[in-house]
Amino acid sequence: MTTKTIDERQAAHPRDVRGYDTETLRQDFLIERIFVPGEVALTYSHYDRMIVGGAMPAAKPLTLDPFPPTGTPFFLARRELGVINLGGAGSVSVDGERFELPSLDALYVGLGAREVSFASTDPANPAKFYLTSAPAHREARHQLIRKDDANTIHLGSAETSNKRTIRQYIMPNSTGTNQLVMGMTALEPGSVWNSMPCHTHTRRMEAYLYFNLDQAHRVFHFMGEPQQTRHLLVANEQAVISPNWSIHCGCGTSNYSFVWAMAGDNVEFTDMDAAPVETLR
Ligand SMILES: O=C(O)C(=O)C[C@H](O)C(=O)CO
Ligand SMILES: [Zn+2]
Repeated sequence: MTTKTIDERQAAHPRDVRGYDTETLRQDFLIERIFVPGEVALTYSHYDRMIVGGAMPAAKPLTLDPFPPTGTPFFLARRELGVINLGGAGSVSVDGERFELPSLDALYVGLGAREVSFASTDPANPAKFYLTSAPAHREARHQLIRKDDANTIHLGSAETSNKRTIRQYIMPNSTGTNQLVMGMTALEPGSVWNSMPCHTHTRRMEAYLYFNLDQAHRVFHFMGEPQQTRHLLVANEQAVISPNWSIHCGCGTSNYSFVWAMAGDNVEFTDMDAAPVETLR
């Protein structure tokens, strides 16, 4: 068994969150350890039952074991999985089919896959597989999505410090996804604001995993209701659970990248409720 439950996170009412202090906010919404050498480390969130975690294999492959919070005989019995490799080259095997995953390529694994394992090509430069999983009801074929094949969108400008490139990997028009929508955003040097102007989307929760951030730097991740904003100080390779009712955007002390993933009632990336800057408090 290589899967280790790190945590289970209950959902909170936004009215209660208004009164949270820094530590309580961090306990509920920040995941500090995603990549644990030699482990599959998972956090189960009750927001849309999204599972967020990492697999960081060393010399031996790691398996995605049955996960007690799901109460199912195997992990993907009633779920789908998104994988993006943020480390050195690696491979993912799904029921005997092997998918090579160089850095920044992605894999969608459909409902029903029984045996999933993760391997690093070179244990000295281990793969870091970032994992997100949502409940699913319909089978879909497993699919590799190369970084260069992801739908790419250029947004923002240097003048507003938010020049960035969005890559949409797991999307309803490119995979058989049920709920999961997943991609990556990279900020240009000198740009520090992500997802600004910001938004909510009460139809879907979202999770962020920040990476490519130097150890001496941090991202101020903004959350909360649009008129009750709060923030989390986030370090490299830490993740944030963003509730359906919360804004989600960030400002770094340098540029950085992040993986976003969503699950909920729809899979429309553009279905957002804008929260204009001048209305935020
Ligand atoms: O930089 C951005 O803008 C984003 O990456 C937006 C997020 O993906 C998002 O919040 C999608 O709902
Ligand atoms: Zn969003």
